[in-house]
Amino acid sequence: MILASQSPRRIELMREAGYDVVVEPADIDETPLPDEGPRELVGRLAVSKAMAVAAQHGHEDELVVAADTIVTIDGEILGKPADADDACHMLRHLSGRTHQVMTGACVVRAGDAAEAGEAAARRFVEVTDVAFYPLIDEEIRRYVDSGEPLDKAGAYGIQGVGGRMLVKKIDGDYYNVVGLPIARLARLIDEMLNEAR
Ligand SMILES: Cc1cn([C@H]2C[C@H](O)[C@@H](COP(=O)(O)OP(=O)(O)OP(=O)(O)O)O2)c(=O)[nH]c1=O
Repeated sequence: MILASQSPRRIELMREAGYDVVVEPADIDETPLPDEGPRELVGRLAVSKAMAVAAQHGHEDELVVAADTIVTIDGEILGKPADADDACHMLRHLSGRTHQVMTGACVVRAGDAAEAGEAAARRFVEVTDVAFYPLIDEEIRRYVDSGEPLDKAGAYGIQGVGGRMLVKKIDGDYYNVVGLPIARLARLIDEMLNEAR
């Protein structure tokens, strides 16, 4: 099985679930389309990542798995912060409020992708609500200076030593916030492995 992701968290979650994955990151343009909503965006990007990597594998009988995670609040999409100032801005926005973390996940068999294109791709979008405590500026600065937020959607990592201190409540799958809704994804993968038998 191929994991189209360079995220160490996704790789670890897949391996811990017992999947023997080969890592082949996809390099795609992640810019939202005009008027594209958050749910549509994560779904489309997960499919694009999976299709880009599947295309390298022609008619092979190999599953390709990909995902994309964003944070959304008031219809606004927060991806990875551009720099430290952007990270501070995002965290101020999330302070004292509830936002949604959305992960799009996609699984496609390379051979089917070669035959049928995107129609062969199976996908879903998982949503988790996350409520933050009110954050003071000094706390935000300290957290951003730690470097933890910089490679993460919404400028925080719930799994990090600093990130866990921001969260008041979550409603939904914790692993979805980390970047891979592994329980739901494993069900889809196992279904596709069984279909092939
Ligand atoms: C909100 C949140 C995000 N994140 C991470 C998950 C994702 O790795 C990242 C969002 O970026 P993505 O573009 O989804 O993924 P990626 O670029 O890290 O990896 P790839 O495209 O190769 O699969 O933010 C956390 O680790 N913890 C969190 O609490």
